[in-house]
Amino acid sequence: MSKLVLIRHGQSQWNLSNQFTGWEDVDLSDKGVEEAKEAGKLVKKAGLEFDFAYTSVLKRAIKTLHYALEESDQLWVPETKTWRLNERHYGRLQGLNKEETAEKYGDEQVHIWRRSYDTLPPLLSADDEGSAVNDRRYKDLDPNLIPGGENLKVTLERVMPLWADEIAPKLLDNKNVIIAAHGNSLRALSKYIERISDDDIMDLEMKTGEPVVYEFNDKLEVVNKSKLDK
Ligand SMILES: O=C(O)[C@H](O)COP(=O)(O)O
Repeated sequence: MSKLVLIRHGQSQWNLSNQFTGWEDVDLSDKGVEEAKEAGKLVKKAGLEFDFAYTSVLKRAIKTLHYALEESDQLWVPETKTWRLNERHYGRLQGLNKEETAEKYGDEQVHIWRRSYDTLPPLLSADDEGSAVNDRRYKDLDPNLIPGGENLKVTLERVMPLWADEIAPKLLDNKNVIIAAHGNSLRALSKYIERISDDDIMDLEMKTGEPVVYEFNDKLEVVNKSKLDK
């Protein structure tokens, strides 16, 4: 039986200041560092041992993975960093304060932008200064794959090749995998793994720094899901 552990990064500085973050490379807050270390302690206490680790190309997730692996004495585990696990791109909302945006556009609209499955945020174009097209870390990526804003549906579509090509085969080979990523890239993956409907996914939230553990049988069906907490 293989195990998959998902950890949303610890609190970031923009989680703290309540700003839309998306593909902005914002660091962990002090509380976020503590949450990531705590996640590692919980992993250790649960006796979880990994064969492979995956994270995004954003430092809040990378650091969370490293703190969690360090605290559980598994910093040696081979790791892959991929844009496919990035937070969903929040388009023109990135950098805006969530409360001020709700005052301007209404709570309902902001809730739809944040949680609906298929509504896109206002998009950034490739020639906007903040476009990820100008970011060196995506230079080898087909520019057509670089989003100007994503909903959960599009996020799931770009997470899926990673699942199908890399993660699922490892789990089927009885390997244990840890993924440290983001609220929405992990909600997308959970939607697929748990076959959650487009409506019900609106209610799934991922807490920062809380490890979620899936156990799979040899047909890659979920036989158990649990959350590690203190
Ligand atoms: O990108 C962000 O702003 C957060 O990481 C996730 O935000 P959300 O809870 O508004 O989707």
